[in-house]
Amino acid sequence: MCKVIAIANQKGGVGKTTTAVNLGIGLARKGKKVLLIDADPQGSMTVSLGYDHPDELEVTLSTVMLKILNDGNDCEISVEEGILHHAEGVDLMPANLELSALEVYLVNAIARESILKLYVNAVRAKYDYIIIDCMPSLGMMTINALTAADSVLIPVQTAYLPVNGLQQLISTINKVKRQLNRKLKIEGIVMTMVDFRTVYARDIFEKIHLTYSDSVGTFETYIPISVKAAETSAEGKSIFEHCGSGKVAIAYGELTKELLEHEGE
Ligand SMILES: Nc1ncnc2c1ncn2[C@@H]1O[C@H](COP(=O)(O)OP(=O)(O)OP(=O)(O)O)[C@@H](O)[C@H]1O
Ligand SMILES: [Mg+2]
Repeated sequence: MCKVIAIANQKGGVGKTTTAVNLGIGLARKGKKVLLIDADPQGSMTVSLGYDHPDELEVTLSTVMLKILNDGNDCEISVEEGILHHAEGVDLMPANLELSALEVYLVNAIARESILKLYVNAVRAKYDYIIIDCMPSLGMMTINALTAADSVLIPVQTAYLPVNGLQQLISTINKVKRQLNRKLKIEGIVMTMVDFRTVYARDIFEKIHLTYSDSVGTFETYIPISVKAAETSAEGKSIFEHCGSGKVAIAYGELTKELLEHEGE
C-alpha cells in the first residue's frame, strides 16, 4: 500500500523542502520505494537533489498535469515519464517555472483540484511512499496536493509563534477534507530549525506542543538548526550523505522512524 504525504505550510522558508527531501531519502534508506514530487514552481526540491537547471528539463510535473488537463480520463500516463532517478535511491518528478503558468491555467479547468490526484493514482502502485513538496501558498497547487494526499505533514519553524498562519492552514485542510478528500489526515506538526539558545525558542516549542499535540498532533522528533542542513541543498545530496553523524541527520533519521511507527512498522 502506498502512502501519499503532502509537506505543506503556506509560510515560506520553514523547512518544507528540506524535510521532504530528507524524509524521502530517510525512507529509501529503510528500504522503501519513494517518489518525491516537486509541486513548487521554484523547483527547490529539484535543485536540492542536484538538478541545477530545472528550466532545461523537458518533462516536469507541469507537462504531465497539462496532459491530464487536456485529455481528462482518457489520458494515458506512463509511470516512467519525466521521472529522474537520484543516486540516493529515490525517484523525483521535478518542477520548474512552467508550473506557475499551469497553476493559472488550472483556475478555470474542470475538476481543477484533482489533476495531481489523477497523476498520483496512475503511479502510486509502484511506490511505498509518495512525498509532495508544496509551495508556500494555499493556492491551486497546494489544494491539488492536499486532494491527492493521504496525509499532510506540517513543518513549523520555532522562531515565532505561528498561530494565525497555522489556524488558516488547518482550516484549509479541514475544508479540503470536507469537500474533496474525506480520507485526508494530519500526520502532525514537525518543529524545524529549533535553536534552544534563543530566549523564546523553548517557550514557543512548549506552546506549540501544548496547543496542538492533542488536536492536530506533533511529532516527538524536532529538527535542530544547523548550518550543515543549509549546506546540503547546494550539494545535491541528503543530510545523511553530507554529514551523516551530525545532529540534523540523526533528527531526520528519528523522524523517519517516528513516521514508520505511525504505520505500525
Ligand atoms: N535544520 C536547519 N538548520 C538550518 N538551516 C536550515 C534547516 N532546515 C532548512 N534550512 C535552510 O533554511 C532555508 C529554508 O528551508 P527550506 O527551503 O527547506 O524551506 P521551505 O519551507 O521549503 O521554503 P519555501 O517556502 O521557499 O519553499 C534553506 O536555505 C534551508 O537550507
Ligand atoms: Mg520549499
